[in-house]
Amino acid sequence: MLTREEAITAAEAVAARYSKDGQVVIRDVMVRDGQVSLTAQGVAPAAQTGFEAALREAVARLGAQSVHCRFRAAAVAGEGTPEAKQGAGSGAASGAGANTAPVRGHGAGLESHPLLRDDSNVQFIAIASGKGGVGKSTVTVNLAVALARQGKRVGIIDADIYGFSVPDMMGIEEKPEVVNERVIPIEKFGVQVMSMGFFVEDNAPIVWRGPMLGKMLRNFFAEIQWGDLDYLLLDLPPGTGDVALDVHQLIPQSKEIIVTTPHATAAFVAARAGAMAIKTNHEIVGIIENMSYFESKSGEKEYVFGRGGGARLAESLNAELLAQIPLGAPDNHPSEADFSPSVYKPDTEVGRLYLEIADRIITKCES
Ligand SMILES: Nc1ncnc2c1ncn2[C@@H]1O[C@H](COP(=O)(O)OP(=O)(O)OP(=O)(O)O)[C@@H](O)[C@H]1O
Repeated sequence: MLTREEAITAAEAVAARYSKDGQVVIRDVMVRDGQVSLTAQGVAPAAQTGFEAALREAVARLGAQSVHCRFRAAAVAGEGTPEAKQGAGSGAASGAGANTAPVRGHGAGLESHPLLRDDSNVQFIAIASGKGGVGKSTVTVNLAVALARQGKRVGIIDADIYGFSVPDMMGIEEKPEVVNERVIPIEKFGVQVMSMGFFVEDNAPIVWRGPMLGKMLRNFFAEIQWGDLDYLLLDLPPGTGDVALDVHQLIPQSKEIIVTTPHATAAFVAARAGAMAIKTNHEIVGIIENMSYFESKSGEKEYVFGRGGGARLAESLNAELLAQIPLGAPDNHPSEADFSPSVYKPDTEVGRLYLEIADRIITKCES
């Protein structure tokens, strides 16, 4: 099985061939299930195709099945130093320089997109988790709706492209329209929604290759006719994979919320997603502990999945525990107008909790 160290050695050997005086730097190397993902900094645009081919050949010889290479501009002050190089594989981005260098690779050319350019006032918040199934999508959807209920203009990018569930959770059945070759997001509960799920027939499974992932995120900006937005929430896939790195490359200013359950193991795994946010310089707005307890009709709380995971995670990441959401599905019925399986009504206990979280986020992001 290919190790990260072997991938780094192979990639650095290729970098050396393309480097006159050490200007090509390899970083953010990740290896998972035979798939390699990395960032190459300082490869001249004309040489990128050849570089990628050489890299693919080098890691294939070691048994890698695919390689996803992001290109970034040459190192600016402080980057590309031996210390920065040691960050290869750790996802380390080096401070402000990482945010100001022009975006390359899948993000190239999007710097002037109205949502992404420097003078855009849109607040980007990526919702991340260590494990799947902890309620990340449920939290994304309800937070977006709560922000809209507080008067904000909100969008969701369902970037959980392996397990997109946002349209289903919000009860969206229609497909988006295309006007002048641009896709119009579906609006529900005052939230503009875009998801890969809109483009899949009959819920067919999708097999993505690394290079397609980055393009996907790019297309969520380049091909979509977003309306005016104050907040754009991104529902990330669980874990710390390619999409999280692509978000960093495309939206370095993005903030993050980490979702966990109270179980110690879930919180431990979630800490990795938190560490990734810190390494990529994404401010952690806070932690949301989901499925925290079950409240019986008599008002007694049962801590079904244990206690304290969210608080411990918040402490270890030096972040705020924004809320503890109890177990229980919304009491919505398919016969209701505007039915959705997962959006809590504003006058329910959990609906109110989400409104409070939205208030907290508005204060944190706008003050
Ligand atoms: N507080 C809760 N109480 C009860 N069920 C919940 C709660 N939060 C989420 N769920 C349910 O748990 C399941 C997983 O939730 P969700 O899809 O939001 O998780 P996820 O972390 O986004 O998962 P994945 O990463 O696999 O997409 C769903 O069936 C959802 O309805």
